[in-house]
Amino acid sequence: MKSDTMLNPLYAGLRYSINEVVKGGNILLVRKRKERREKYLSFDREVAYRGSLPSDNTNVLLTDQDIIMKLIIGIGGVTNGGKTTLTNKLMQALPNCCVIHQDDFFKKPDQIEVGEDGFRQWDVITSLDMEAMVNTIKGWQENPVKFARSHGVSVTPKAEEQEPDNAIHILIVEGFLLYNYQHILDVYDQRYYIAIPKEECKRRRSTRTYTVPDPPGLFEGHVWPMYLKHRKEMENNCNGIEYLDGLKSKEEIYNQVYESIHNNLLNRFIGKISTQYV
Ligand SMILES: Nc1ncnc2c1ncn2[C@@H]1O[C@H](COP(=O)(O)OP(=O)(O)OP(=O)(O)O)[C@@H](O)[C@H]1O
Ligand SMILES: NC(=O)c1ccc[n+]([C@@H]2O[C@H](CO)[C@@H](O)[C@H]2O)c1
Repeated sequence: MKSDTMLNPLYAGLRYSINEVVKGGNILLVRKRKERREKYLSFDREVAYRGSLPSDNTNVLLTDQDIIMKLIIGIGGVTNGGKTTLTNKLMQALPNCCVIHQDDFFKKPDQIEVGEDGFRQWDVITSLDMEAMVNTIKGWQENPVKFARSHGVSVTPKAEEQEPDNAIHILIVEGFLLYNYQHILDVYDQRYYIAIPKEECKRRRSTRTYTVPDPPGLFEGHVWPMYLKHRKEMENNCNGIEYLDGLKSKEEIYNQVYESIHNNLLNRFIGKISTQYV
């Protein structure tokens, strides 16, 4: 096997004609020659196949059972950093991609504590029903296909099971306090964090209306101080975060993350193979 060989897990589910086979243990590396649609750009049409070797060197059908990967991506960051914008773009590009928004787990306004400063304390972890959020993530982990269907995400229909989209299931978890909840730090395969400076954050936030609108002074008195506190905690307790500059254009941020997800998938996949390729 060439060391620079590219493996694309997104291409499982296709029927591959073999023109190069490398055998090792029960691993077969298959290179597909024929061009297919360019949905996932810039990767060689190569996949790895785990299973019994075919008797002839003509066709191998890769199925979900051969290669199934689940990937959980965290898109964290400061309020109005651009998390939802990025998430929506990724959702359109990634196969079988579901999303969980942390904001959907805010407790009801009358359950949000009022602090000594007189503000409702929205920007703390106890304002969220994190247990419910964790259970929702677990629901996806147990059965991503069922989860996708029940959340209105289209999964490749039975008739098209030979399409690549079946091979991989991706969950994006998006929110402002993702990496401050110890119980689920490990759940993320990739952790992104978007940050923007205070003045830009204040400007963007002033254009927004939440279900409960910000009272005067909330940003300076509560939102920003809590952001600084949580960010420090996160930096002390959570490793492996990829920081994103939220001042870059939407397109630039998207391209950076998309590429990074793809690279991660490739590395994980190659890792999986090489551990068995002895
Ligand atoms: N890269 C960017 N450059 C300039 N403006 C952006 C960028 N990304 C997002 N915005 C704008 O900033 C605002 C907030 O974006 P978005 O809703 O995606 O942020 P968010 O992090 O999900 O916010 P929150 O979680 O606080 O609701 C929107 O008006 C959006 O159009
Ligand atoms: N979504 C809501 O119900 C809500 C209500 C009040 C305030 N917020 C703000 O949302 C941000 C996270 O996205 C936090 O900064 C909250 O202040 C949300």
